Amino acid sequence: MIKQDELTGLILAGGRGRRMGGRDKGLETFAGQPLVLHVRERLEGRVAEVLINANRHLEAYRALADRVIADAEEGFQGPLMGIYSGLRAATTPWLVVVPCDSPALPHDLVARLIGSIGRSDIAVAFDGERLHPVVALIRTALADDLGEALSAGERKIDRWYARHAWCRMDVSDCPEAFANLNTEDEKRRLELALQEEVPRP
Ligand SMILES: Nc1nc2c(ncn2[C@@H]2O[C@H](COP(=O)(O)OP(=O)(O)OP(=O)(O)O)[C@@H](O)[C@H]2O)c(=O)[nH]1
Repeated sequence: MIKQDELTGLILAGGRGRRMGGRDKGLETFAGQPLVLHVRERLEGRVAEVLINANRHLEAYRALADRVIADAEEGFQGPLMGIYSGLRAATTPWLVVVPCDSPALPHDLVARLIGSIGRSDIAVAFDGERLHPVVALIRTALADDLGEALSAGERKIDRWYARHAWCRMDVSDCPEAFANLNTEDEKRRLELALQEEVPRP
């Protein structure tokens, strides 16, 4: 069984947020705090270190993580570049990857990933219909292989996973927890949905 001190958490916040008007999604206020903090709560106390991968506003992110890392290569080359940067920066054998824009992730996400990995090198969330490639547990020894794949032009996460021993983490019991926020409208709707779930005093 993988232990806490063998795990690094990586929050991917390196995107351009075009559908959110070009704003930095991880720093957007959601239910009273930056989105990235909702995600950090799922990792805290379950991993040795929380890294935020960001390409803008690094100073603001520094206050919200143990360490902030920019993409190994500039130019908004997609989440696979962020994962590579995390795999390289981690000092533990395993990396838990989460996106900054899914504030309702299950609280037992890390335990679920560990429970599903078996003998595989990568476990990826699967909600029964869709794979969520940015919610994954990955062996950090794969960093060099990913570096080579990126150099060869690979940018598609699931295609890189498919080249390795990977498995699905079944989350078909809570697909709604993997909702992500791409637009202002989606943000407002999820905020309302979560408010309705919380019993009022
Ligand atoms: N490091 C890194 N992460 C990225 C990049 N593009 C997207 N991501 C991250 O990948 C996850 C999914 O991103 P998307 O919502 O598809 O892209 P986005 O750039 O955030 O938003 P859009 O511009 O509206 O597509 C988020 O956690 C992003 O922060 C990138 O170029 N580099």
